[in-house]
Amino acid sequence: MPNERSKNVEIAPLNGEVFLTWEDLWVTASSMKNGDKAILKGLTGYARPSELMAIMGPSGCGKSTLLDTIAGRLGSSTRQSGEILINGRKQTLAYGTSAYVTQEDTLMATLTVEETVYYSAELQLPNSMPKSEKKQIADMTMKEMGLQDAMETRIGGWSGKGISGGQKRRVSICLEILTRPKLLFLDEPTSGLDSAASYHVMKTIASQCQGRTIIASIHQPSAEVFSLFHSLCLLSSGRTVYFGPASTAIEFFASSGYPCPTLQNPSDHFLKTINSDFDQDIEEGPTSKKSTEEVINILIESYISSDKYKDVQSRVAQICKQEGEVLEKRSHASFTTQSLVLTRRSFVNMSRDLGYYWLRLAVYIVIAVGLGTIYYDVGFSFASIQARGSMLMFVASFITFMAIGGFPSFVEELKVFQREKLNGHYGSGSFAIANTLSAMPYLLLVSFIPGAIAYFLTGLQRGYEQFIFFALVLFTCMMLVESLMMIIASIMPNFLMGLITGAGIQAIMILSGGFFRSPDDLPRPFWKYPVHYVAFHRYAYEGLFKNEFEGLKIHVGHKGKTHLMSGEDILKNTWKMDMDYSKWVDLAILLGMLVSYRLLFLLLVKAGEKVKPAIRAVMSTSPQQISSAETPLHVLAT
Ligand SMILES: Nc1ncnc2c1ncn2[C@@H]1O[C@H](COP(=O)(O)OP(=O)(O)OP(=O)(O)O)[C@@H](O)[C@H]1O
Repeated sequence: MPNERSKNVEIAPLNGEVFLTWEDLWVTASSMKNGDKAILKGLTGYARPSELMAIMGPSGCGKSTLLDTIAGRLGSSTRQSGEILINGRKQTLAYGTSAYVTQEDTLMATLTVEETVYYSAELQLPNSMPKSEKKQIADMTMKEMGLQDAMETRIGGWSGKGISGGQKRRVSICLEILTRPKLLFLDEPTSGLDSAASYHVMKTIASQCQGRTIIASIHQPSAEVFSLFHSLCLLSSGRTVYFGPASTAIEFFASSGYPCPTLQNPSDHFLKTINSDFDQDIEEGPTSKKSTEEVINILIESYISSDKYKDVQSRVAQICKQEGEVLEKRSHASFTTQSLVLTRRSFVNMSRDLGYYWLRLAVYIVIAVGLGTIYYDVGFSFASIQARGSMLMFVASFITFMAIGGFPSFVEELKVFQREKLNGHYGSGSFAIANTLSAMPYLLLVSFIPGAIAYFLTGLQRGYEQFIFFALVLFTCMMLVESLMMIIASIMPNFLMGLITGAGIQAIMILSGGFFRSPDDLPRPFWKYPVHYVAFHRYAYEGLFKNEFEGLKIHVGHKGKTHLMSGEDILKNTWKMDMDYSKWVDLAILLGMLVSYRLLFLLLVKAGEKVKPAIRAVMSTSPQQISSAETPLHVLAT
């Protein structure tokens, strides 16, 4: 039984066990319009190994905020104060030291349930474990979560229907319990599940409690689910109504004057009594009635003056005195294994997501046929100089510009990466490598097939070297656009804002690339220095133009006579190209830019990991500063 076990829990952590304490925790959100608003108001509590703690309360009472705060994931739009200690020490929790199942299911829509869990097992479980054992663990966990019948169904999402919402919830939980983490946070693990499924899921979670600290926020548990909880933290408008063993909560309500009616589910009674959203008077006998707000205040006062509150405080003080173990990151697969598994997973995802590359390939083929027919067999006349220039400019600007079309699919993949990275499944390095490697075959297809159609129909220089150079520039430019969009996505993951920003940046680079205004005529501050040199379009135009015009002879007719004009003269005099270096230097610069763009993405993601906790530390204010925003708890109690 939960209670008997919780009585025996030791104060000192053993073998990586985790004690979590929070004391006088305040969280405030500030907005220009409404000023400061306290979300959590002076909460104190603790979570111990071998216990399943439930955070309950009406919608909007601060359950998710409390979970995020103690898990070290609070957003930078809020300020926090108070002390959160792990094993009596100040330690950072995020990035790999615990697992967190978020309220939102962020999964790869194109994969089946089985693939999702297998890939995750390969990513998370250590290399020393045989593959068969990893598969066995994955199969067992799926079975525990009741997913055996949905194993071959795709997750589904915005691109098509797949498993149900409740099944998605179970897959999300499944992925986080694969490694049996010592500290597990679950935000609404049972939302979207029917009562039987809720019970089975919570029972599986509770059965893994031994030696583990599990904290779950939960909306409306059934009586059976409620009986699985060892301890309960009941909140109302960010204040503690009750904290202590789940089994004595009924007693507490009864002693405070609000006994649970016979045959009523205790959690229903608690939530009904403290939900002030639909304020109604609560019957207190044949004559008297009290508003919900008054009842909540009575319960809070009753809790603060109870032995339970003193017990919580003394237990927190006791745990804090122990300078226990420092949390270690979980051991997982090696960097190489993770990069390979992620490459495979990303490749499969790209092959199944029509919007990622296939649609682009089809559209590019149509455009290539269009280009090829408009500039069909361009010839060697004087007019062909302009035609060749325009055709190459279109390829280097607009065909590459369209590479932003895969951005929504990339943002979906990035969301999965952010969840997995935050839970410590793998690092940003393996993701950057995997994304680069898995995209390459598709981008080679997308640049070589439509490239060949446009190139040969137009009748550009007939040499394999020239065609391969042309396709390689196209390929590198598309990878550059994808890298640019990755950088943008790491700063603003909202895909509409990202698309607009990406399009704007590219428009500026195209403008200053040297075609629409020759390099010599570009205004010096800004457009020539630095934009012209930073824009990758400059090197793409230069490379493609040199590739096409070097060695070319144009037939110029003048007064009935024809003479030949060399491509080199056209490059120098008409296109104002810098002829001091070869086209291969341009390609090398483009490749260098590609590497630096990818490194910049990595740097930004890594910086985010360091900056976010730092911002949180700066945003943490002293309790005195925040408490002025709301009446403190002890004032309410007196
Ligand atoms: N960053 C924020 N800025 C402003 N208000 C916020 C912020 N985060 C949370 N809140 C507010 O704080 C309150 C608590 O939010 P929280 O998501 O923690 O509630 P909850 O109990 O988990 O709700 P639910 O059960 O409906 O998910 C809500 O009123 C919410 O609007």
